[in-house]
Amino acid sequence: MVEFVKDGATGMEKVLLREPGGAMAQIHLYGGHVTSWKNEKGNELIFLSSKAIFKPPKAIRGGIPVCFPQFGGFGALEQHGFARNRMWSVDTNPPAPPSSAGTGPNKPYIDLVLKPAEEELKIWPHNFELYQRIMLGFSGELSSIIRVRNVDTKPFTFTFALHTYLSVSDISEVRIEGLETLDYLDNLQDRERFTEQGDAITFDSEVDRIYLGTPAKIAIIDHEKKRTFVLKKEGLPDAVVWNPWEKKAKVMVDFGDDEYKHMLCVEAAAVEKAITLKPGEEWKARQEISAVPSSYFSGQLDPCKVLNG
Ligand SMILES: O=P(O)(O)OC[C@H]1O[C@@H](O)[C@H](O)[C@@H](O)[C@@H]1O
Repeated sequence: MVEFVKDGATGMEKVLLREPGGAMAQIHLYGGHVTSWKNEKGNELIFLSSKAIFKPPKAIRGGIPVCFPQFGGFGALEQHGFARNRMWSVDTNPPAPPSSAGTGPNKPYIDLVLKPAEEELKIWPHNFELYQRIMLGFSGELSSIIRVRNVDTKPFTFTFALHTYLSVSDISEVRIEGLETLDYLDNLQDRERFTEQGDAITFDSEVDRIYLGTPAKIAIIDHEKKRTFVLKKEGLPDAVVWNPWEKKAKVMVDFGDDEYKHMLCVEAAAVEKAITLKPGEEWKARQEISAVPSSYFSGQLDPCKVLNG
């Protein structure tokens, strides 16, 4: 159910979680990074670029990178912080999981931890502990439970995101529900603030937005696949929506020219209001993604079923 393997091609250490119903997840210790998530039929649900580079200091392109202690390029650190390009450890003695963690005998999970070494303390001089429990549920749903602890003598402040790359059939056939009418910061316009006007979000060009104060549940509907991803989150008020589209795809060395058609990043995040922890304090967050068949009503998707079901 939980297997430790070495990747033949890259030599990197991976953990495989297998749920009795057939769902599986693959996690690289490099980045504490989910790199595959398959449903019970063996269909891949997560996008991983065919050009992903599995070599430090590059973060793996695709999967679920962990952005910590800085989201994006707004701050003194490298883009998206350093957690995504550090080697995490398997945590054999994790802190007691939050009661909502919902572990059970048939729910495979792995506990990972990242603690700073000298190299990290040089660039971010704060003693932290970053814990991640990655778990598969009975219906193949994928959860990440995050904890950050301040084990320093001074407060520190950070931003955070789970940078999930979803696999989609064709980006122009996808829409997001749950973000309508919300304010967002547009990364393509110096983070200027706008209000979303449309009914649901669809895609026909590059998008890079930080939606603010988002609901606990967001639906990503793939019309062609008749599949809906339901992303549930706690402690992560913002949601970043990103697709590089054609032009930017061409300049990314670790991304195929046409791959933008088959991915969409929806990133549960805490960006607008940074989190400050005093010594001894802990911050918790959680994300759960499930993939369910889309339900149709009079030829339309029934958002009530998706968002309230
Ligand atoms: O290329 P990176 O560092 O993985 O970042 C990818 C994208 O990540 C998104 O979260 C950002 O909003 C984008 O601005 C960025 O381009």
